[in-house]
Amino acid sequence: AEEVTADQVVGAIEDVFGVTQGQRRNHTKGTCAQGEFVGMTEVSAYSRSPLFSGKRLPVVARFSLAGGNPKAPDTAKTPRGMALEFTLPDGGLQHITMLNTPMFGAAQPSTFLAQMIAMKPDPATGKPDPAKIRAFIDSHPDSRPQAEFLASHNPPSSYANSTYFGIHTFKFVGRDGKVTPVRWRFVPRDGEKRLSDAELKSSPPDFLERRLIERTRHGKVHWDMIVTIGEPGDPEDNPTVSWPEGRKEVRAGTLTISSAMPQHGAACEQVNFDPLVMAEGIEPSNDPILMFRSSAYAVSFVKRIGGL
Ligand code: HEM
Repeated sequence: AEEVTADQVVGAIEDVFGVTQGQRRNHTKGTCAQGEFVGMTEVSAYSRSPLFSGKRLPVVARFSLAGGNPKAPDTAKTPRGMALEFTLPDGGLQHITMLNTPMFGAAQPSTFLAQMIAMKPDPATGKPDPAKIRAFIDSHPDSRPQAEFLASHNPPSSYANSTYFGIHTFKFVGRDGKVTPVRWRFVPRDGEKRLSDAELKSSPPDFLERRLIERTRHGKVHWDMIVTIGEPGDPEDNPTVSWPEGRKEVRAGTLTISSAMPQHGAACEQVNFDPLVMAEGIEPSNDPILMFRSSAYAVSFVKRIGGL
């Protein structure tokens, strides 16, 4: 794969969506939330992370729409995000930053960069050139599984009615040092619900934030953290490829969201949900996208915190 820098990629995102000063360059539209997580002590057999101590851990959360458009319509057939920051018993932090698609649209940062370059609006029309998008898809087969998933699944009717996937492979490290490849997802106890085709046409541009705030006022919202245990040969460094069916799954804990609020001035606003912020007992895989994200988030974070 060609060498791609975080500055290049964040610059290309800005070329597509423009810059909203002081805001995230990607997933710009979003909503803050607060809650807690209780991990299952049984998972300690796989990971010595304090996430699975069984203690109640405070969580700062952010729900979002992919892309750098702060006014993206909530009906857009783009990914939704759920970002979590857990405060561990020793004060350490664990981040988990997920999307509502089982796979990502790039196996290498170069694919993500090529997509942004293809999406850049043509100065003559103010719109992306369909021929460039077509050429990108034809030359980057790794972009197709996620694009096909997004095309064939309507967006959720509420942030509370979506599953969110970790997508990357991570390594659980046990007390004895034993390493287990895992993937995880957070499954909503409210059930999965998607907009109907009619709702897709009739819904206003903004409903996700309001619905989440209203839902938390009616009571706590729960997700089960489900961990899939990898088997030898399962792809560990390619976030565009799902694991085969039939893998062992373990319920690893419960996330509870108890309140939600607009992001301005709330706790999640200033958090950089860098997915490589990890505690003892959970380690990254060699997934080149996972490795790259950390530097891209840092570039975006430094800009927005500096008011740029
Ligand atoms: C080459 C790949 C990727 C690039 C370049 C990228 C870039 C970014 C950037 C620049 C931000 C804003 C960071 C900030 O200012 O705090 C962001 C946010 C986000 N990304 Fe990515 N990303 C990539 C892949 C992924 C993947 C694979 C996932 C999920 C598994 C993901 C999920 C999210 C979420 C949920 C947010 C919003 C976090 C928040 O609420 O603060 N991204 N991404």
